[in-house]
Amino acid sequence: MTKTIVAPSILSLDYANVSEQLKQLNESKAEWLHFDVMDGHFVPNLTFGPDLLKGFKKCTDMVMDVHIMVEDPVFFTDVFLKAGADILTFHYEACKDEKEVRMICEEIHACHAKAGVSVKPGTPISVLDPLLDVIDVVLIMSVEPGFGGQSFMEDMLEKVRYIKKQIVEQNRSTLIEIDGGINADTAKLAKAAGVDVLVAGSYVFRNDIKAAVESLL
Ligand SMILES: O=C(CO)[C@H](O)[C@H](O)COP(=O)(O)O
Ligand SMILES: [Co+2]
Repeated sequence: MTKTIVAPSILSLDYANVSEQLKQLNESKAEWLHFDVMDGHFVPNLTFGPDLLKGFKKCTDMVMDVHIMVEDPVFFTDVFLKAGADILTFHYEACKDEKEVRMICEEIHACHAKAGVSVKPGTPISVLDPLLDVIDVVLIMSVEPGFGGQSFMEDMLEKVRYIKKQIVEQNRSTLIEIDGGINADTAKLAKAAGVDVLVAGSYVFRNDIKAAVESLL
């Protein structure tokens, strides 16, 4: 069994208490920090810009896992790579075609970052089969993107099982990440299905941070 990575989502961080929460995150077993970028168009919510990412990078050595939920992935990929994203994940649905997905992944690699591609709940995961050679992280949304605190869509586990099989058959090292509604119970289901990386926002920040991270491992 491979090691599980926990990626707390700063969407649910308490912004009245940032330095204390960051201190707890740094002392926790979380290895990645999930940074949700929303443009108010691709999803009906607006979040963070590149300067906030630059600020976080000064306060932690965690891997910066940037998830862009935006209509223009080409523009924002460039912006967040320059701001220091270690992993840049964009949405398949925001791209014109398969060629554009491949082109963005190659641009990310040229900047020495990892390329992630995300699919919304309604998108079949099989669209990623021919792209696994350029994808480092497949991000499966287990809620409709846009907001934290929603319930886990259990039927998304079928996508995890499907893409895991493809990754093994194609002999790839692509990681599978799941995002939305993760808590200690849903984490168990996700791990059993083959998930490597668990994004967790509300569950981590509404509880004792260190204990909550530990309960997901
Ligand atoms: O991408 C996201 C929403 O679009 C967030 O990463 C996700 O919702 C995390 O929040 P929670 O764990 O509370 O569901
Ligand atoms: Co996210």
